[in-house]
Amino acid sequence: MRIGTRASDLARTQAGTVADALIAVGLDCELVPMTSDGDKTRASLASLGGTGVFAAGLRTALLEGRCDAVVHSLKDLPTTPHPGLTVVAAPVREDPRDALCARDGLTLTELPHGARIGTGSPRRAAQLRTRRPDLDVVDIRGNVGTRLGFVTDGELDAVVLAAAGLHRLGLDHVVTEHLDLADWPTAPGQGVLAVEIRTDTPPDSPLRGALATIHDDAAWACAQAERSVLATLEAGCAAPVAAYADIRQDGGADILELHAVAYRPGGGDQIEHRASGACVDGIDGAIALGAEAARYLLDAGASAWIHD
Ligand SMILES: NCc1[nH]cc(CCC(=O)O)c1CC(=O)O
Repeated sequence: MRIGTRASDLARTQAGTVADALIAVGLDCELVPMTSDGDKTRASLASLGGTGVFAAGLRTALLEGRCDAVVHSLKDLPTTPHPGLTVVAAPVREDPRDALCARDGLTLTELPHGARIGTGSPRRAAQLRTRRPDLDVVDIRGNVGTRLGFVTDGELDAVVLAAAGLHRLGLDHVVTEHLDLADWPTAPGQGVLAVEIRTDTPPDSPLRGALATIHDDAAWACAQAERSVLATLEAGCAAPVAAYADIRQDGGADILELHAVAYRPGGGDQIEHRASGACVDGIDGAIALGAEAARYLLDAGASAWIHD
């Protein structure tokens, strides 16, 4: 089996983890790196919109039979299903938090007035402008190494990145603060990998069988609730929206707790909603919870921040 991946270090590492897990359950597979338009362009993430620019090239390769499965970061994957393709597996979730990587070991509160902090994400920019309106938020692009380079070469005082990506790359030591999910929720699907295959892959194929064994129901249910927020908002991965779900045990029952927040892009205001429900009915319940949270955000006036 050929596992397609974007060519960046992070994408290859992530796809490598999935390939290793599949090999461990007896599947014969190899990685096939491909270049996506999202990796080639230097345009800002906000200007690209939530169009799935990172996923598009991989999906074409999959549909054309140049590979048999592709590995995505779920947070970069549009919520609209792609004709002919199915997302079938999500391994156990990696750390979903955002991580501050600052010079001199500084935390967000310790950064001096006017410090320059880089992010390409409208959500992170809005969160930063709310928490520290005095900071200079700089729009940056590039892979993890490039972004960290802005701090080491002194051009920026800090950047905010996903802890998951840093951890997968063995870069935990560059993190100067893990931002607490309770007041810094992250992107829908952050830290979750998704494996996509062609829908016509036979149900009894070794590929589907191996993928079923590496699937994590909890990661999947949480990610579905979070992505349902985005889908109901009709927002893309570049919207200033956070959604984080977790599963809590309550007397033998699994309770899914969802926190969804829409941010005013310039900072200073946010609308949030917390919803929880038993997930006995599997992902349908999770999806309903996400839709409920999104409708709350829309009723409270979040639309103007998301769709402008
Ligand atoms: N948009 C880029 C992207 N897509 C997935 C990750 C990290 C891994 C993950 O969130 O699962 C990153 C980098 C980042 O946000 O720092």
